Amino acid sequence: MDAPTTTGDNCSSGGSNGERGWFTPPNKSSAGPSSPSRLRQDEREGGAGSSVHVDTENGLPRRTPNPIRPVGNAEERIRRPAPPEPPAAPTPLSRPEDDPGYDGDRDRAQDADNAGEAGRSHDEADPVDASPDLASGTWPAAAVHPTPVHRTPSPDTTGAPDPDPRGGTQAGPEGGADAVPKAASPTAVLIRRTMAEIEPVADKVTSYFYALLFVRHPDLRALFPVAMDTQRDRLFKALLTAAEHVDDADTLGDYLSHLGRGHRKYGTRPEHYPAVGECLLGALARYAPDTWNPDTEAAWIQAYTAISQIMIDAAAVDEAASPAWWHAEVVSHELRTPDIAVVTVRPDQPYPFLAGQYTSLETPWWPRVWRHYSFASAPRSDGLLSFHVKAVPAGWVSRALVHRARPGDVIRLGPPAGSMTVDHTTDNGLLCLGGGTGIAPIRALVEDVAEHGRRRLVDVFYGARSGSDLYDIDPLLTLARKHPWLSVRPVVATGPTGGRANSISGQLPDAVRQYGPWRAYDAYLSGPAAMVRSGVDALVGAGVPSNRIRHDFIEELVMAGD
Ligand SMILES: NC(=O)C1=CN([C@@H]2O[C@H](COP(=O)(O)OP(=O)(O)OC[C@H]3O[C@@H](n4cnc5c(N)ncnc54)[C@H](O)[C@@H]3O)[C@@H](O)[C@H]2O)C=CC1
Repeated sequence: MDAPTTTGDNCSSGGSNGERGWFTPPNKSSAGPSSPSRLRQDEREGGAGSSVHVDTENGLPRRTPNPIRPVGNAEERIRRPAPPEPPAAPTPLSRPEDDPGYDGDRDRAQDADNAGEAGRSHDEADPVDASPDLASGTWPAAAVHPTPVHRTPSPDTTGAPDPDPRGGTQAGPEGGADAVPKAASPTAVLIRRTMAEIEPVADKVTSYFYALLFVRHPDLRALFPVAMDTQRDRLFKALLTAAEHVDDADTLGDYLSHLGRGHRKYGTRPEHYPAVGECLLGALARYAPDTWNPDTEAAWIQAYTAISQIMIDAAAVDEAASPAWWHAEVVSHELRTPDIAVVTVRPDQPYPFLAGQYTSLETPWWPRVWRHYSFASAPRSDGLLSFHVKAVPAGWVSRALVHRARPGDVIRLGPPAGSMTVDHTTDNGLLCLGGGTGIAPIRALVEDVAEHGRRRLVDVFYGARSGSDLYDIDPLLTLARKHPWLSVRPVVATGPTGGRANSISGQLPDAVRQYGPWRAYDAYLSGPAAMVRSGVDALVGAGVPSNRIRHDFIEELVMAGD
């Protein structure tokens, strides 16, 4: 399977061969039936559905096909003089003067520290979802849930970098010890060669890409945050993902569909994709001179056409069923520690989600800067949503939420995402490792099990650096006293444990090794990337099948999250 296969049924073949030509998505109907929420969305956006036409054959909303302009061919490019140096960054990389915690260097250092980090990092340091480009959002759902720990090496002939921070332990659905390596498609080989060539100059590629984009399409600048610091790396990381999965249509489809849906909240429209594709190819052509040729260009066009088509279609389908974003009013703000707050909000309309999922969140103080947070409770009858937020150094959103937000403030929420959810078709026990604010989705999972009323064991290991960091232990212990199937063990890394029953000194993974056996359990991990990594290792060592270990993708593990 390869990218052309992905696009084969749906898209033009790219290059000059396809009847539709460059990047031209097919005239494909998509989207579900109209719904009240759809009407609300149209009203709110002043007729946002104007780009969606009704298919007279089936009555479904349909996107107008959206041709992408060509960027020229390689022969012409060879004749052309080299493109000029990137224009002076038109992006106002302005320091947010009114953020007392902002420190660009620390911000980058924090990102680097979290890089390749655990699951999806939801706190500020997790730059997973900040603005429109291919890199924001979450990783392929199929690669997230379940999360295989071992991957059969792909027949990579290019030396293309592996996007998995664990050095190749993240796998898509085809991963696993028994998987048979498949030969890479010609398209995949060409794309990975390009990726390998640009990897050492990734910074320059991304800078040049955004410079091209904002110079050629200044109207798109407004879709991005004022400060692009955490935005810059995302494109390259997304490219790695796409390249990695170019031969895996299912995984790529899940990933890109999610991205397409998630991009609605940025105001991304179908006509933006050609602009991005054009500038992407411009940047690749400039910085991959050794591998760039007509075949390579055709491969990228083909892949990008498929990518954009999947995202456009997914957005169109989603538009028929769901708002692009929700407004939500802060109804309570509880400071649990000097830097951790539990923030509870009331969405302006129903917000369906599953325990274990997360969302993206934008505050009024940092427009277009989105951060990910897990829902800290299972869906509630009153419709309220809670988040656990830790103010991290240089964390614009997290600091605002902890130190500035108050009841009455209105934030925006993106759609729910993530597949670290409970499988209610099995009676397997749940082994849950939550570190720091990573306990938030674990708490939601516990509530979910309690509400379903099935008798299954749930063992929670709640890790913190010190006893005073166990900010959510009391509600969990209250639940444990109420439900005999639930066991909660605080694990404190340093210092006194606080004298609570079942307390353990040490690191979470070590604590888990002391108990068990866990073979009949599904495992869930949430917390700092390093904790998730070592936790996965501990669980595999303890005999938990890798396909029963779940955590949000370790994007932050090298990248970050939605
Ligand atoms: N707020 C939310 O909704 C969610 C947050 N997260 C992520 O969880 C993390 C929480 O950060 P903090 O609260 O600052 O946690 P923290 O840094 O205080 O650590 C929490 C626990 O992880 C352990 N740990 C840290 N590094 C470790 C390592 N290398 N090996 C083994 N154990 C290690 C600590 O000992 C402690 O038990 C963030 O990365 C956040 O993005 C994850 C899911 C949801």
